[in-house]
Amino acid sequence: MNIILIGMPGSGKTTIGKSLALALEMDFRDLDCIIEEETGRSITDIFRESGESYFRDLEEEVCMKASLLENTVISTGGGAVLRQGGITLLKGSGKVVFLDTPVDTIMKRTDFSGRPLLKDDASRIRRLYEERISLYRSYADIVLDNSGNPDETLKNAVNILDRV
Ligand SMILES: Nc1ncnc2c1ncn2[C@@H]1O[C@H](COP(=O)(O)OP(=O)(O)O)[C@@H](O)[C@H]1O
Ligand SMILES: O=C(O)C1=C[C@@H](OP(=O)(O)O)[C@@H](O)[C@H](O)C1
Ligand SMILES: [Mg+2]
Repeated sequence: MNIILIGMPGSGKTTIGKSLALALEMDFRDLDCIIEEETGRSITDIFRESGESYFRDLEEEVCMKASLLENTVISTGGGAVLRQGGITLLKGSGKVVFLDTPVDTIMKRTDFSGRPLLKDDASRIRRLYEERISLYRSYADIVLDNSGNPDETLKNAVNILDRV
């Protein structure tokens, strides 16, 4: 059984995923890191040189492969829900946690320079939220608020996951 974190860019998937894996003694994988390792290119370079649609193809493929992992906390990229095939397979491999962080909080916390969709215009995140919120909700088994401090989020995550 895996735990799959989904949510907006900057919602805390990578940060909370790592500490959740440690707390639950599970493995941890971040899908953006897998893409960077496998291609030898940064996410920024892939977007710039090959475009978003090519990145989404890679992302879907990595979601599909990650669905074969076991006992792993998997942090996705914010757009992993955009391709139905990959996220559906991932969902079949475990519990999906939607990390729900208010956009205003994300904007205060996050350096968007490594996030190509937002690096030139962080306010675009509001439109992304409107476009994606129904997808995040539809794939979620659990909705977890990450507006407080990371320890609080971690404690809530462990408690909720214990009950599902
Ligand atoms: N609960 C939290 N409190 C304060 N800062 C946080 C919290 N969760 C995440 N962050 C910070 O928010 C930023 C985005 O987190 P990150 O894990 O990279 O998000 P994602 O992987 O969803 O894009 C990082 O600077 C991270 O340290
Ligand atoms: O929301 C998105 O479309 C993206 C989110 C990023 O990951 P994070 O959600 O970890 O920032 C990364 O995959 C890429 O920049 C695209
Ligand atoms: Mg991340």
